[in-house]
Amino acid sequence: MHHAIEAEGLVKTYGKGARSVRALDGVGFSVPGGTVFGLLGPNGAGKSTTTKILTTLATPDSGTAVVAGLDVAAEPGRVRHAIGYVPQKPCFDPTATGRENLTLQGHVYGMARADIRSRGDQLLERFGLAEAAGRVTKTWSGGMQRKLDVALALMHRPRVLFLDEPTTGLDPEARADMWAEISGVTAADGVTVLLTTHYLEEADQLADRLVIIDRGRVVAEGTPEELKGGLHGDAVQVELADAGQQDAARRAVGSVPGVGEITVDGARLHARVGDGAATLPALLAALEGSGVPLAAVTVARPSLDDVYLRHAGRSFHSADRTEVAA
Ligand SMILES: Nc1ncnc2c1ncn2[C@@H]1O[C@H](COP(=O)(O)OP(=O)(O)OP(=O)(O)O)[C@@H](O)[C@H]1O
Repeated sequence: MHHAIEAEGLVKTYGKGARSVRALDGVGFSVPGGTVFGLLGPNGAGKSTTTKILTTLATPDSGTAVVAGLDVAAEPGRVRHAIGYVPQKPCFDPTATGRENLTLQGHVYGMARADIRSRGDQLLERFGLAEAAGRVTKTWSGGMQRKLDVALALMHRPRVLFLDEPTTGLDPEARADMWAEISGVTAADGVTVLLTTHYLEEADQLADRLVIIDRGRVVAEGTPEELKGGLHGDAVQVELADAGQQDAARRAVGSVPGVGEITVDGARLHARVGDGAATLPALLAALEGSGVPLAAVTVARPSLDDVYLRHAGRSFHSADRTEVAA
């Protein structure tokens, strides 16, 4: 199959000596053309660094990357023409109208005047921004502004579109709207989309395939269904009333037949069971028998959070908190 992106062995270290940070430690993956590919990981995992290398904004210490058939190190100029990039921070001019922003973008890419007009109209229409096109963009809603960022990145008809956390900061309604637009991009133009996100649900909804990145390494790769399907049975999560009881809780849960893959993360204990509903009474009895007070117990079908937990050894949300606290 033709691959729109091929990354291999990417290593990137920021800084020198004792204070250096190894942001990427051998990241590699292939993205089939015309698909949405997710880079999923908690804050600080290395998603933005990977995106910066693939969009020629950073150079790796080692490793190779080919985007739209072009080597990013050898042909950065041609790569930049073949891609569109929506960074985390907005990139439109807030003092200009939507139409003016698109026109300027067209000029930056050397497009012909008539093409700028028709492509601008097409994108404004597609993203539901036509009515607001004549208004200064600082008066637009957050969701509209984000859509404009995507429209700007698509203006010159790139073959690969990079979206760095496209829905961070949007309310649920605007996020759902943006998800629909992103799905539409691959369908309408055959554009390949590489999306970074730290929302598990977003990767699950949008990505045809994804890699989970943790601490600069790819820890899992596949379709969301494959990744979840690799986990058998149900996920049980026990919230302890007292985090000091984790050893007793682990022993009690471990004594119940059919319970495996027990991990404890602060006051949360995670385990896998073949049949959650059937095992729950024995599990609760074992915990009660050991005198471990509980705050809550939940049983759920496997999620990408469980996939992450299996491969990274900690829950996705606790990894996010660790990075924020660091
Ligand atoms: N310019 C820089 N100088 C020093 N360290 C950096 C720099 N950029 C990133 N890092 C570090 O490299 C690691 C990976 O960062 P990166 O921004 O790629 O992660 P991320 O997964 O995109 O996170 P986020 O979701 O917060 O954007 C982090 O530990 C970060 O602090």
